[in-house]
Amino acid sequence: PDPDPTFEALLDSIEQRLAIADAVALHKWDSGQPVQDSAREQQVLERVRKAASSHKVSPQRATLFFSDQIEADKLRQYHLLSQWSLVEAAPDIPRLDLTREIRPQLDLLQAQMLDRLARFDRHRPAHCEHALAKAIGLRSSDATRRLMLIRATASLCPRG
Ligand SMILES: C=C(O[C@@H]1C=C(C(=O)O)C=C[C@H]1O)C(=O)O
Repeated sequence: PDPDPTFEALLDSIEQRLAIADAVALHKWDSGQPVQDSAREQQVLERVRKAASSHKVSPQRATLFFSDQIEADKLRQYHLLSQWSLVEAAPDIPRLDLTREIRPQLDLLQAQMLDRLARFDRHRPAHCEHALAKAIGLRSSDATRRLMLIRATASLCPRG
């Protein structure tokens, strides 16, 4: 079956955001900085809450969706740091600075994600959970990659 286009745009930007977690994890590996940064999370969620209505998403919906993005992001960072600890080395690739380079990239993605969330909500498929599980399964056979997507979409479909 063809991938459901309603999910594809949103899943694409979710994966774009998760890809940035690799650079975050590298910065944290080098600096010894913890994965969890609650002050930064509050800042991200506050920006999202303020921006939500201009993207036609309720502030509540937007902050819940972004707290899922943050949780998935941390899951990915913990996963990478554990892999690097196992071999006592991180990939030898150019580093980006967290505050000056990486966080601005995350902030830029925010508007696109809110637009895609709004669009998703207007075209939400019937049997949302089932369609989502199928979309995630089609996207990847890698269990870890699927797990990140599952966590990042935990509140996407209405429950009950
Ligand atoms: C991405 C980071 O790591 C964690 C995840 C965050 C996010 O996904 O926005 C924010 C703060 C951290 O708890 C970061 O420190 O910037």
